[in-house]
Amino acid sequence: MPAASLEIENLSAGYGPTRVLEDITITVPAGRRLAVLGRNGMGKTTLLASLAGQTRRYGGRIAIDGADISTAASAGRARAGLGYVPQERCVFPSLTVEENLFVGLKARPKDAIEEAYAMFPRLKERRSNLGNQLSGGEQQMLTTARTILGRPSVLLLDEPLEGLAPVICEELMIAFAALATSGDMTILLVEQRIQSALDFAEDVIILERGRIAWSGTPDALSKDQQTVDRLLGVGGLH
Ligand SMILES: Nc1ncnc2c1ncn2[C@@H]1O[C@H](COP(=O)(O)OP(=O)(O)OP(=O)(O)O)[C@@H](O)[C@H]1O
Repeated sequence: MPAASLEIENLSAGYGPTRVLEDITITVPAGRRLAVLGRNGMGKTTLLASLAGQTRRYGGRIAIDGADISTAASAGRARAGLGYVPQERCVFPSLTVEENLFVGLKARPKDAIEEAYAMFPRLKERRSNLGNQLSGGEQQMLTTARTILGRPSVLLLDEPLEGLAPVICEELMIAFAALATSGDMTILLVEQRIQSALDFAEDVIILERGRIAWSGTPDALSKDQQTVDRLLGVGGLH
């Protein structure tokens, strides 16, 4: 599937009776890279989970390339082209790396896993290792690669760099940049490592208490120390 646009209109969502997101409106054009920033607990994960159909929606509309997926269940959204890599790395511990990748292939031929190995050569070296023998970085690569093998047109990445060593972060960001420049995917990246997110993205939104408090380009945000301090907290760009 080629990259698709993602339209979110007046989305309000949360968990049971708890409203977390209010009135979120964003259009991400096909092939574009959006960073979703904000301090802890501001609703970043809830936004991605809501797009993936894993929260309660109170109102609003979500569409991929104009097709309304607002009422579709998670599986239907995946079929419509949404790929979700959640914050909790999801690796089957008693399957090998290769067997984990086969799960992501669905109906595709087995040799398609070479795409995953091209993206993350480290996984090829570890192809016979069990999931529970992998480092945090390798688990992140495997979770991401499994989602990519489903050929999503819109990819949602939730804090992929969390807890990883700088050298592994760099390896992952290079792989994400290659995906983005392939033109095959629209990418939404939630990240606490603000500088990595700004280096990657073309557009940025900052969430505060479930609402969009700022939107603009990485360059504009880099020059706006007041907004960085106010919405992203002490420490700012790092
Ligand atoms: N399953 C849940 N049930 C009820 N409330 C929840 C649930 N998950 C998250 N929340 C609440 O929703 C709000 C937003 O949380 P969310 O995880 O989306 O924030 P976040 O910006 O991703 O934070 P972090 O950077 O810490 O991951 C928080 O107040 C949180 O307590």
